[in-house]
Amino acid sequence: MLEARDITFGYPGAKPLYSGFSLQVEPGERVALQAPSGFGKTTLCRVLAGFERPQTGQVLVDGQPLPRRGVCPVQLIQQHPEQAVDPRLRMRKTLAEAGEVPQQLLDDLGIRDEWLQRYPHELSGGELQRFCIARALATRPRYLICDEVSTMLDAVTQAHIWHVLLDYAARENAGMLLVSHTPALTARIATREVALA
Ligand SMILES: Nc1ncnc2c1ncn2[C@@H]1O[C@H](COP(=O)(O)OP(=O)(O)OP(=O)(O)O)[C@@H](O)[C@H]1O
Repeated sequence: MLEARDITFGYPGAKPLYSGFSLQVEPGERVALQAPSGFGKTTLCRVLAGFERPQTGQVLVDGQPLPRRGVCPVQLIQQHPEQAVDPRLRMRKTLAEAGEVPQQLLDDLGIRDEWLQRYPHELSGGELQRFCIARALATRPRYLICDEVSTMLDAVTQAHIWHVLLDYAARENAGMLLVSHTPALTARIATREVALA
């Protein structure tokens, strides 16, 4: 189980976004996180994936804190893929951050061979997001945090990406926390909804 236990987090100089917030995600669950804009959904996603440290409380997987080094069992896929990659690296190297990436995964995501030689700015947002998803899934995470992963994409790309993510979660019995501003998408995907505020 992925657990946020009694989390308090505030950015320096600002009042806490939440104090003593707790959340649990079981394997195979798909939990939608709901809150108005600016209430800290993206921040919580970053806390859950170990990108930010809470001032109090803990993020636990099966009762254990997230590992300080090595592969994190909780992988975050962000809204803006260009912020998640090193602009100086060709995509082949960015993918290699996950170790060996199965060709089948690249095929499933529709990643073309010729894209591997490109830099992030030479790809569309949808193409770049596919790489970020490939990199995340190649580490075989137990939990996926999907923060508005398809907001900027056209309907066909959106459907394609969600198909791959849901297929992975079903196959691996992975848990998922998702943030989406599209109620129809949330209704189709989430097995449960949780209010942040
Ligand atoms: N790095 C940062 N430093 C300081 N303040 C930040 C930082 N990132 C976000 N904030 C502030 O923290 C608050 C929560 O931001 P966050 O992006 O987590 O909200 P959100 O619920 O995901 O919003 P939205 O639905 O609009 O995407 C906002 O007021 C934002 O301005």
